[in-house]
Amino acid sequence: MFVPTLMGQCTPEQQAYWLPRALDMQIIGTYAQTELGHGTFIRGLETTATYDPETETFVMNSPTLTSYKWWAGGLAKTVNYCIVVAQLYTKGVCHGTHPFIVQIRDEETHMPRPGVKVGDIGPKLGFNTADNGYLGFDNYRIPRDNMMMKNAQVLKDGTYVKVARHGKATYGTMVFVRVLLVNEAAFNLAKACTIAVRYSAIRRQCSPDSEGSELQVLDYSTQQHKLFICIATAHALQLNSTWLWKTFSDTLAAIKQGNVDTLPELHALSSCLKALSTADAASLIEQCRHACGGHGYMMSSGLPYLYAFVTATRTYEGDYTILLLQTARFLVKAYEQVEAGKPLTPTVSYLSQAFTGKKLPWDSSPDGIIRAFQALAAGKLSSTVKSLRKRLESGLSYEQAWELSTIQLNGAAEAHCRAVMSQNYKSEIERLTVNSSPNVKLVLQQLYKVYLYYWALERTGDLLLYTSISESDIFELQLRYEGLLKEIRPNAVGIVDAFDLRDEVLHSALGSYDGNVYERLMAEAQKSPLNAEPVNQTFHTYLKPMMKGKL
Ligand SMILES: CCCCCCCCCC/C=C\CCCC(=O)SCCNC(=O)CCNC(=O)[C@H](O)C(C)(C)COP(=O)(O)OP(=O)(O)OC[C@H]1O[C@@H](n2cnc3c(N)ncnc32)[C@H](O)[C@@H]1OP(=O)(O)O
Ligand SMILES: Cc1cc2nc3c(=O)[nH]c(=O)nc-3n(C[C@H](O)[C@H](O)[C@H](O)COP(=O)(O)OP(=O)(O)OC[C@H]3O[C@@H](n4cnc5c(N)ncnc54)[C@H](O)[C@@H]3O)c2cc1C
Repeated sequence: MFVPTLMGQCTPEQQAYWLPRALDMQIIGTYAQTELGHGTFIRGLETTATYDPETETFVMNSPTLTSYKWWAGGLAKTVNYCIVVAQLYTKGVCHGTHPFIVQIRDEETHMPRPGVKVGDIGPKLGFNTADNGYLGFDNYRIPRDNMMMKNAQVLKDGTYVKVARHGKATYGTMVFVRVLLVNEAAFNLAKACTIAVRYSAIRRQCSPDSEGSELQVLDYSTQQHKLFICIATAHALQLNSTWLWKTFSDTLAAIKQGNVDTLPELHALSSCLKALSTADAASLIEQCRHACGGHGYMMSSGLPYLYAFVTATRTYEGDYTILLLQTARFLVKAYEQVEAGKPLTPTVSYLSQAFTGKKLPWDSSPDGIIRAFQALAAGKLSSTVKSLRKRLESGLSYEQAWELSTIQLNGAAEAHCRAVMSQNYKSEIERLTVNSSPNVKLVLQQLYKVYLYYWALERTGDLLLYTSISESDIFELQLRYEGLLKEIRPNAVGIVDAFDLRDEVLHSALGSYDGNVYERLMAEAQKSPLNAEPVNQTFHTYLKPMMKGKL
């Protein structure tokens, strides 16, 4: 986050100075925004940067315990520089949060600079090889030039000048990293399903008839149900990430030309796609662990590490709920635009035909299911707006009515995101397979259908509300889904091999290409320090005295 922020928030002159130093690793930096007391509510941050025109410096302070920076990766012991997000004061006026480049350690001795209090925040669920840190300031001065001045400036005399065309331009790094995290979610889920599918082809358990040999667990329908949605989701996320990256690049190019019109849509999309992709990846990685039984619980399976790493992505760079609520703000505005007969931006254009007041006729083709997901998103949005308005009519303020409606708002944003993801999944497959062999097309289509059927069956309650789907349609869809799993089964190992992840990347006794699961599990077990000696010291210190009644 350090380098992208230098790229996104510095003037060209500042970039010319800081970027080569950062890229050559002459300095090492991190992004310190979150504080002990506030992470989500950026406007509530308490660290202050007060401009002093006499010395042309900013005075950095941490006025309270809760104002201490908390969480930044590498902050505790590794970095010597930080991007610090602080409330900017000049001429006695607070202008809100702004980013500053702050040297926290001496470049030669690595000692913390006087006025800087820095340390490690302690062990976490995962990420324990990263020294996430805390940071406080006591009247610590930095040069005026260290304010990142692309979007706002403080002149030598203390005059504040706003440069950016969009009020949230300083949040740009977060949008960028949210876009990247969709790809990160896809990559880590691909790792988990490679491990679990390969292992399930090796693992044999139970014999359906008393005569026969034990089945590979991958042959069980329930195992296929657990795992094939993981493969399909890894594909869906990867393809959505490609699409989102293009949307991001187009918006960035437009912003460079002075046009910020597409930023709200990008923010709404990057928010919900980050939220859903990280949440789906985390829960499906856990599902991969379930699919590997007891051995999945071993650290040597690689799955606990993957889970701990990915579940954090649901929280950092904007918590799941918070980001969905950002998308919901955009959706409610889109609803109002439909009412006013105004044109809609591309990803919400489906709403213009959606509010007919009638249930969408059910159509079980893939395109029909995507339309059903859109109808479901539109239906949920419409009910949410009704609730919101009813609460407003009862005399509540907009903020109160909004707060009481947030469960429904989250549901609408989730449904919208699922519809967008399904649509992108379809169009990206079509785009990418124009010249592919029929077999490749077939396999990709099968996985795409698994994704659609799986989510349709997960949302039957909503489909009954917003489409004309009947009990027999649901029954038929269930059978088609189960049939599809059997069609995919013969290719399952080949499909995960196609992720092309080397053993060194998977780092798993269960998922290695050679399939020598049991040999590798035993070899990993031998590395336990408890196996270094036949009798452990604890026997002499505790167990023996206890057994002899001397403890
Ligand atoms: C390089 C990465 C590679 C891949 C990764 C590999 C693994 C790497 C490991 C890295 C490990 C950890 C990194 C983690 C880093 C961090 O976590 S840094 C801290 C991140 N913090 C957050 O994300 C905080 C979340 N909070 C927010 O984003 C905002 O505060 C929030 C959106 C919640 C609200 O902001 P407010 O200022 O309060 O704004 P509002 O009043 O709600 O909204 C006003 C309008 O502004 C619009 N808005 C908000 N944000 C943006 C934005 N980013 N862009 C554009 N517009 C935005 C909002 O929609 C409102 O619009 P409206 O009024 O409705 O029109
Ligand atoms: C591994 C890891 C690495 C990180 N790295 C960095 C880093 O490098 N730099 C950095 O600056 N930060 C970093 N963070 C911090 C991270 O960005 C924040 O933890 C995250 O943004 C969530 O904010 P919070 O912790 O304040 O949660 P909170 O906002 O306190 O959330 C707690 C709960 O309250 C709910 N909630 C909060 N506000 C609302 C609301 N308005 N409406 C409804 N519900 C609400 C949330 O949904 C959540 O359920 C990291 C975090 C982790 C876990």
